[in-house]
Amino acid sequence: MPATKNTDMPFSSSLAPRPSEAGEPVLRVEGLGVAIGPAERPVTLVEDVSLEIAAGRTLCVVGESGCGKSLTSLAIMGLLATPPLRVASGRVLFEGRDLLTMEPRERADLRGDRMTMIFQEPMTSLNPAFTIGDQIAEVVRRHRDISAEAARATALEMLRRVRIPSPEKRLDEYPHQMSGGMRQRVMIAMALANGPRLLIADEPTTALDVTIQAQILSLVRNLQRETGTALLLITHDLGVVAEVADEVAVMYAGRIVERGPVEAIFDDPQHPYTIGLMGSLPSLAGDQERLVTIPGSVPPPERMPRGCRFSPRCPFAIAGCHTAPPPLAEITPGHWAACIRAPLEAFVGAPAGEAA
Ligand SMILES: Nc1ncnc2c1ncn2[C@@H]1O[C@H](COP(=O)(O)OP(=O)(O)OP(=O)(O)O)[C@@H](O)[C@H]1O
Repeated sequence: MPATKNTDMPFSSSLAPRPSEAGEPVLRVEGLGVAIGPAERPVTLVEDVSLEIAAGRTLCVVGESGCGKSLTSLAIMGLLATPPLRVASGRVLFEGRDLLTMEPRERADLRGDRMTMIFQEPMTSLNPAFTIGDQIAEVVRRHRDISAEAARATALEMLRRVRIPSPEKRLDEYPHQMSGGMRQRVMIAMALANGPRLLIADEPTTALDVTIQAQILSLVRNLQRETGTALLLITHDLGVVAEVADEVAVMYAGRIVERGPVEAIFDDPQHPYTIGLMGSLPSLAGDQERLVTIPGSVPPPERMPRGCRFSPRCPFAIAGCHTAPPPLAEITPGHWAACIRAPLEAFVGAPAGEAA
């Protein structure tokens, strides 16, 4: 239980949009690193990740399986399975305060209240032994000093907000009595019940069929816009990204390789990996060649190349790409790419090594 409970009424009053505090992004991550193994011989799984999300905005983190999306989000939430995983470097500023140096108890109080997370499989977060109504009410009462009756009223209001049919009846049902899509709606209801400033959603719709996916995403998006919550959405689905993102961060082998507004990432990708992900890698001869997959595979964390991690798979790699990791450089305002050959227009059509 928190030392001091919030006395705000939940949902109905706390969901009103709040102004962003002094223009600070809700979340700012600086140089985050996650490692495993002994301190003298660590294996780095996530390296130098920096990102930020403002109130009411959606940042999609995208990349192939194993690129570090989940570890990044778990590190932000303070939910890394420790040991053996640990945050090795960086700062995670939530509303301007560093979560990594905060008292663990204070950070735990923020979770489920000011910052919340939803996962792909709701049954990992829902307790099969309690009714839906009791579980939502419990989340509210853990953080707010209100009566059981008021918490139940909030639970009912939340079920309505996430468009669960017959919400009065559903309040007294157990998770196993619901479909996967309905359970995911319940998870969203729990995650938003206290009016969080930050919601992290890790592949929240991957396990659902396509029609339900679209409904859930539009529900999250609408609620998030309405409440001014910052949303960090992890996905490998570029269709989802195009639909909901304001900004996009592309991860490859534990690092962010490109970051920027969604239009820039789709219309003018600047990292060869992003271009490959988009399925339209310009061939060295200059013609547009549709690629279904990027040749080669992601290097294992213990055998990362010394230079750019994508260089062994990159058709544009030159000698300099193999010597040191390229820093993220701003190509156009707000659009960053970690490629020494960017901007790519300069050499598309030219053989590797002949670009300006
Ligand atoms: N508990 C762990 N112990 C050791 N290595 C781990 C652990 N969790 C993740 N990793 C490794 O860290 C790297 C990043 O994993 P992560 O789960 O963050 O990737 P991801 O991009 O979220 O993948 P997916 O889309 O499949 O969930 C991978 O190489 C993975 O094998």
